[in-house]
Amino acid sequence: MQKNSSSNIKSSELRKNIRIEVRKRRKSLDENFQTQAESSLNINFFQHINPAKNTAIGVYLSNDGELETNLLIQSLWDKNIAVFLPVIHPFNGKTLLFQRYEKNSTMTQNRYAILEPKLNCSEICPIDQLDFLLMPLVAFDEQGNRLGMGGGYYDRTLATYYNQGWTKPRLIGLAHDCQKVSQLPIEAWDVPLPEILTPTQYYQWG
Ligand SMILES: Nc1nc2c(c(=O)[nH]1)N(C=O)[C@@H](CNc1ccc(C(=O)N[C@@H](CCC(=O)O)C(=O)O)cc1)CN2
Ligand SMILES: Nc1ncnc2c1ncn2[C@@H]1O[C@H](COP(=O)(O)OP(=O)(O)OP(=O)(O)O)[C@@H](O)[C@H]1O
Repeated sequence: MQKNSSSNIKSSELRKNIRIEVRKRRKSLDENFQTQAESSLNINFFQHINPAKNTAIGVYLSNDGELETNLLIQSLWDKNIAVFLPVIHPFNGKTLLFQRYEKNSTMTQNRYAILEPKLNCSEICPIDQLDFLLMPLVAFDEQGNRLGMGGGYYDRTLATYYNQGWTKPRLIGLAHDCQKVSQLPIEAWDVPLPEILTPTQYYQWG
């Protein structure tokens, strides 16, 4: 008990420090670097993932220095791939819904000032009907463990992923190369990423 609780304190402290450090790192990337990274991601995505037409993909709108996804979203639209964005659940406030995002979608700011489509239940896609889910992250390690912003949104939303034996969506983390750390302290609820794409690398585990 003693040992367990003290190692948990250590783990959460470490996670907090890694979050602060890596968020600082990605936020300090300048505009030119971000533009180049966004363009490289677009090329790397179609080289390694290349989804078929008529597939459905969950993406995110960048925030806090995250790898920009605007160009990728444009390319997906051009290929008639349906794009969905995370919307914080209006009732429980703890999980994510994925709602269709089109050029003319009405947007609204969530509690973190991130744009999300204005809730329209008829445009929500059940998560296990998405073919791909491109996930934001703060840090990842050499085993594909993921550390997020600390809200637990993706972890809670995907909690049923393994125990219900879902085969979809394919989970792919998106990050700058500088967000890689050698080893993350993991928690029981963390959902590891089988694939991670950066502007220059494609990692695949398992
Ligand atoms: N682009 C993007 N969208 C996303 C996520 C994400 O990580 N990236 N999320 C992934 O889960 C969800 C939102 N989660 C978030 C959690 C914390 C903060 C954040 O900025 N926290 C502030 C404190 C804010 C406050 O409570 O006042 C901070 O830590 O500085 C942002 C988003 C859904 N949408
Ligand atoms: N499956 C779950 N069920 C209940 N609570 C959870 C679950 N997953 C995460 N949480 C809670 O969410 C909090 C934040 O978790 P964590 O620090 O792993 O978030 P994160 O992965 O960084 O964030 P996000 O997934 O939003 O990017 C934790 O304190 C944990 O208690």
